[in-house]
Amino acid sequence: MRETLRRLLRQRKAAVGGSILLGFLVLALVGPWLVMDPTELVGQPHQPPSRAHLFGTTGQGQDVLAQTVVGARETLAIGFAVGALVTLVGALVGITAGYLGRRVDDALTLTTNVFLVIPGLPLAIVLGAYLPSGPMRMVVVLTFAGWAWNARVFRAEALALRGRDFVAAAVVAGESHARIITRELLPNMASLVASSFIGNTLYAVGAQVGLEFLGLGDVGAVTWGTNLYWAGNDAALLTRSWWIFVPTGLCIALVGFSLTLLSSAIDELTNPALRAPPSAPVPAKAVEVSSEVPTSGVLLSVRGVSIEYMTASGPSRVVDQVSLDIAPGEVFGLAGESGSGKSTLGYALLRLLPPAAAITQGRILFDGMDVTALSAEAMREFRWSRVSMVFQSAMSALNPVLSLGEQFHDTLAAHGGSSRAASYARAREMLTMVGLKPELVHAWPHQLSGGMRQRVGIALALALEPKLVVMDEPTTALDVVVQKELLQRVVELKERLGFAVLFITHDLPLLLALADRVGILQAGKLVEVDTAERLRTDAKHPYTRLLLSSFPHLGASDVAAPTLDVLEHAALKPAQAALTGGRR
Ligand SMILES: Nc1ncnc2c1ncn2[C@@H]1O[C@H](COP(=O)(O)OP(=O)(O)OP(=O)(O)O)[C@@H](O)[C@H]1O
Repeated sequence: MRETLRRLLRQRKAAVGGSILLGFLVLALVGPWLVMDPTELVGQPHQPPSRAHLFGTTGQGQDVLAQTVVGARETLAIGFAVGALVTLVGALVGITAGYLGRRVDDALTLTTNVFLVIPGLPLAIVLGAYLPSGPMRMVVVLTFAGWAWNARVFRAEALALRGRDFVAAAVVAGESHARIITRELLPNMASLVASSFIGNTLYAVGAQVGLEFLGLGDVGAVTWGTNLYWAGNDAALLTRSWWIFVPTGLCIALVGFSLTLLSSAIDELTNPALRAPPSAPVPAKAVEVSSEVPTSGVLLSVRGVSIEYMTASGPSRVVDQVSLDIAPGEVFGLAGESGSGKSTLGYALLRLLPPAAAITQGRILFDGMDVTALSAEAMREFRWSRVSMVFQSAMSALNPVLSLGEQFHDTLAAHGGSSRAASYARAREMLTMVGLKPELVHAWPHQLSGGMRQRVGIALALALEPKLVVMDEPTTALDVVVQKELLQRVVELKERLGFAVLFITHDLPLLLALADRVGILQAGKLVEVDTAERLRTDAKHPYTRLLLSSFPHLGASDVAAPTLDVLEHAALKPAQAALTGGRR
């Protein structure tokens, strides 16, 4: 917590926003004792700024400086009180609904939705008419009109957290619902609570000023909203007495600005991906590659590609002058330990690198086409129809709110506007091809097992008949039996459809069984490329030998050729080793 606060203070946005807000809080606390009575008639009406009245006088002759300073107290007090209450009520209702689900969720969600469809302003006016005048009326009215949105947000977050293992562990440990909500869920929503509080305070200040400006507040009180109300009533605009409303207007704008900065700083602090990289790496300059580029028999040619991430401590090269070729129909395996740059290279082939990264050197040629030089539109057309990808996480690669058929339709429609009926027919065909029932076209991702989802991922990747499929650890999250079935299916489909595969994994034995050729990536450098056959028996580079020796179950004689039997062998060996305690 202390570290989070320290990091927040170090953030420029938080520092500026926090300083402005702190300044206003100090002003609201001590200011009223330092200025004259804001209601007293101390000068002529409509007097411009002078030495006696630094901000001039109002249309009735009161001191504008005193009104601005004193107005800060009630405005900010109501703003923070409503911000806290709206956050509290929204969080309690939303988390309870999301966590308990079923009837409680139905009832609370219905109530929330009813509040959401009632327009806020008429609700506030009606409520205001029945409640006794004073600051509490504004607090009650604004809390009543504003909690529902917040409940929505917290419910969504609770639904996402409810399925996580630590909540299941708390349930198994026998913790009560109240304790799970307050001890397990709420602390995990700390950043949401903080940013909601700031956002709600901003809403409260704005709504309060708006209502008071319309005369719906307590016009006898001195607040920023009533200052503007009286400025309007006293014809400040008509008489061009700008000094009556500009100071209050500026204060409201500055408080809004500071709260927005703080909210944005909290977002960036809790989600580092939102932070802008120090500056984007310089993209690749044109390099002469023609002499190196093989002219025939090559589908993909990666020539001297380097990729850098821009980090706070400067550029970090994670792929270093890699060159490799993949032939049509070939299975090329890319192996290397975690962090060696395999995925980064795979994503670069589809130009899917994050903004902080860039190809700083080299060229990627596909079927003679320079992928690094394609326009954004050409790249959109190129992806999936020429090179597609099967992603690592079977669980999150599919859109949870679209049925499988719709996901196929989205992909097919984006490349040539296939009709829904044609897309669904193609989806059925592809699902059958990967060994799933065609009726699953109407299923949702959550109704499938991990292995089934990954099969759908493969079916989607093949839907447009690409010539190359990048498979980034597609079997990592699956058990060995499912893994084996899936890889067998990939090999069968490859034989049938003739696409090439770039298979990325850290599981070298698996690659040796599956791939025609294998490249070994060590700290971003391709240290060895050879046929799986030769690597199995005659690896040259010490790092390759180290990788091989780190899989004790794979001896040179274990595997003879990359057949389906061998695949089964490679996939099932770790399970056997685990069952027998590693004994052979
Ligand atoms: N956004 C980023 N900013 C800075 N460095 C990054 C970023 N993303 C990845 N990296 C670094 O790039 C390097 C390569 O990462 P990459 O994900 O390509 O490795 P990998 O070999 O695919 O690993 P794994 O098998 O664990 O997925 C790592 O050292 C990683 O820390």
